[in-house]
Amino acid sequence: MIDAVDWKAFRRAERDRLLAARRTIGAAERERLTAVLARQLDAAVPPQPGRALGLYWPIKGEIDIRAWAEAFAARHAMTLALPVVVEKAAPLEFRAWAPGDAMERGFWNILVPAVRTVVVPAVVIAPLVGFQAAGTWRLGYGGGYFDRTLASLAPRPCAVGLGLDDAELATIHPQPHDVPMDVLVTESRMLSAAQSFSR
Ligand SMILES: Nc1nc2c(c(=O)[nH]1)N(C=O)[C@@H](CNc1ccc(C(=O)N[C@@H](CCC(=O)O)C(=O)O)cc1)CN2
Ligand SMILES: Nc1ncnc2c1ncn2[C@@H]1O[C@H](COP(=O)(O)OP(=O)(O)OP(=O)(O)O)[C@@H](O)[C@H]1O
Repeated sequence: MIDAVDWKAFRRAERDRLLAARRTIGAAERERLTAVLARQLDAAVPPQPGRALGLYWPIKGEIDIRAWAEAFAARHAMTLALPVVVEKAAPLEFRAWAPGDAMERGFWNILVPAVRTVVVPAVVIAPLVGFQAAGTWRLGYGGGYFDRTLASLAPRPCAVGLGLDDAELATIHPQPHDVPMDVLVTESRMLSAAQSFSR
């Protein structure tokens, strides 16, 4: 049994390693990955007409899915929303967002919609720093924000974790507070929570 200090130290070390590896991806490869992941998302994300799709404003070398999200939302009559840290160690708030909306800097300098129109998205794309296939577990930046958000939103959005093949870990040492993703998407795989144990 791994103790509390161990899983935190393990995740800190793995985050550093995975974020460093992600930073080395060149522009051409990033463009290729962005296109492949857009096709994967088209197949994996359940359309919810009339509802909001949660995306993210890319930071720290995350794949930029804004163009994909705009096209997907337009095609399926969905609106878009971005996550906002309103308070440290609290759930995220999702604010309605459309391309061109006024933005402001939030925590960690992340750009967020300046106008506070709070929505509950039907589907949320959660960027992964790392993942564990069996259990569809997500490793993020270590704030616990998506875990808290998924635990608190009603109805609970469908959570789609988006990451790269190279970000796979044999285990993230899942903890009681971790909330599994409903679907995990990488450039070569699509795992749903129900299937992930069989792979
Ligand atoms: N693009 C994007 N936006 C997002 C998220 C995300 O994963 N990606 N989030 C998903 O949750 C939330 C932001 N979560 C974050 C959590 C921690 C850190 C971070 O760098 N923390 C530093 C400093 C900690 C501190 O100041 O105490 C660190 O951990 O070293 C950044 C963002 C909301 N917006
Ligand atoms: N629902 C919750 N209630 C209270 N604390 C929580 C909750 N979810 C997570 N935490 C705390 O948040 C901290 C970070 O958790 P973890 O390492 O799982 O973050 P993460 O999922 O990688 O981060 P993020 O979602 O912000 O990218 C942990 O110390 C954990 O105890």
